[in-house]
Amino acid sequence: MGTEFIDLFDQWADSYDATVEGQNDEYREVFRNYSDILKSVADKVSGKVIEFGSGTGNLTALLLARTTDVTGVEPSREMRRQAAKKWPEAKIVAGDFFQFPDDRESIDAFVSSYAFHHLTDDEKRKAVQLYASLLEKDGKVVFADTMFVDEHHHQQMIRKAEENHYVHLAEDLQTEYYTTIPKLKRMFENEGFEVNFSSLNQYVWILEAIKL
Ligand SMILES: C[S@@+](CC[C@H](N)C(=O)[O-])C[C@H]1O[C@@H](n2cnc3c(N)ncnc32)[C@H](O)[C@@H]1O
Repeated sequence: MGTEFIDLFDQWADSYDATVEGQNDEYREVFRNYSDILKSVADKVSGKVIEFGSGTGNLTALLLARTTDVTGVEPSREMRRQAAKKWPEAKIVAGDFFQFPDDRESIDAFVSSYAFHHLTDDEKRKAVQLYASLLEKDGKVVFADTMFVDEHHHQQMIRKAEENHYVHLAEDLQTEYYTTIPKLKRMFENEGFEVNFSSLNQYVWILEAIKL
């Protein structure tokens, strides 16, 4: 479920780190404060952590500096290969937001950066239900991703990308499953989480949900 973008990431894996470093004009704002964004996610969790869409392992490495029990879950073989080259000590397995190692030990947190928008809103809702069923009280979900204040804001950002002739970004904003903060808030609250959002650049927010 939600793995229709894998070919794209297999092709992007080699140059992905150059993009997050701001070398691609179109995506410069999306990745502004990238290191601080990942650090904010890592700082919010401890214990046994599952990271979805770990990509080239940049968040994985920050998590490993805080806790030894981190499993990266990544569907793209090329992304896993890049991550293994950079961080041979990291445990990164094939899987996705729904298929991940569940060894029955309690999980303290699910995290991800720049990845949850690969699920449709229906899939997001199902994923939140799954995490709610696996977390104990005070367990966390911490996701950094592009999200919009409302649908009008989403449309405004598409128009802005088009005006700047950012063809790829404009297409990306229209074809991937970016959602709004009120929808995400409802998804998490309906499953018994308290949820807060903080803005890190014009696109990316951190969602921090705590199981009540
Ligand atoms: C934009 S990259 C982000 C990589 C890394 N988390 C970061 O912050 O740099 C998105 C990642 O999500 C992965 N991905 C795509 N669909 C996914 C899915 N359904 N489940 C888990 N990961 C997925 C991609 O393969 C890719 O590695």
